[in-house]
Amino acid sequence: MPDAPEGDGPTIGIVGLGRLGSALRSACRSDGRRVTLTASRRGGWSAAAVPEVLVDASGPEAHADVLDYCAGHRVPLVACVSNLTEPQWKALAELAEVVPVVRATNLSFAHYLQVRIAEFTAALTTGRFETTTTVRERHPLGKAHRPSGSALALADTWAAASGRAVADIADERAGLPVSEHELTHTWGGESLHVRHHVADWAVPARGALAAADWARTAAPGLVTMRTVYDDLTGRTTT
Ligand SMILES: NC(=O)C1=CN([C@@H]2O[C@H](COP(=O)(O)OP(=O)(O)OC[C@H]3O[C@@H](n4cnc5c(N)ncnc54)[C@H](O)[C@@H]3O)[C@@H](O)[C@H]2O)C=CC1
Ligand SMILES: O=C(O)C1=N[C@H](C(=O)O)C[C@H](O)C1
Repeated sequence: MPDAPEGDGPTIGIVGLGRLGSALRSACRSDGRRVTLTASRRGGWSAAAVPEVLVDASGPEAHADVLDYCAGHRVPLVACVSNLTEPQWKALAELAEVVPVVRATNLSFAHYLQVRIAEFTAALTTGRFETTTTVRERHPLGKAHRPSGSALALADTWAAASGRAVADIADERAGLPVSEHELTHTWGGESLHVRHHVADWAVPARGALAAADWARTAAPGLVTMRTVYDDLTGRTTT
């Protein structure tokens, strides 16, 4: 059932009460934020009131219901599910014509920094300094898909910034929550590792709340977490 304590910030709806959705609900509780809607596979949809922002932390199966709800109630969406199909990504872009949509490939601030560092590295490693670059991701056993959405996004970032594809994407399933993503740049006798490790589900949960705050006052349109963190850090670089 939804919780409804008093608090600041937009009221939140959470679709999917697994690892991310539960961590988000805990973060809302500790911040005194009102969760006015929850949806789970077993419990269905349950709403005390229409939330000001909906966070989708479920799976591709819920996508059509999520889009219908946001379009029908004009509710902004923070879309966290990372393994949608191409038609589903397209439908998300269509929803963004009527409400704000944050496509959150990775919610954490250090992922934003890792992407920016990759772009900086690509700009400097040209000519005789050209690198061989690889991506490695690690998640615990039980993650629904591989490679992770973040690993694919890092590979895309590198290709766009350097003009060269990454040489490999390694996906490992082992160890503790939550995630590791590493870019390795290799020259003749040296290599540079840029590794991002998230050790607590509270990290993406806090990122989802930052995205929800951003989306509440935004105009319709599709943005990524880059726009959210650019705004929060006072940058306008995209
Ligand atoms: N953007 C980011 O930074 C992050 C994104 N994720 C992504 O979020 C998604 C969820 O991740 P986890 O919480 O680890 O997965 P999980 O498997 O622990 O939780 C997903 C939940 O969604 C529920 N669900 C599935 N279909 C549903 C439906 N039709 N209606 C309502 N609930 C439904 C499942 O029962 C499950 O409880 C994944 O795609 C993951 O990659 C996860 C962590 C961070
Ligand atoms: O399932 C996860 O855990 C995560 N999923 C996202 C992804 O696929 O990139 C973000 C982060 O890696 C955690």
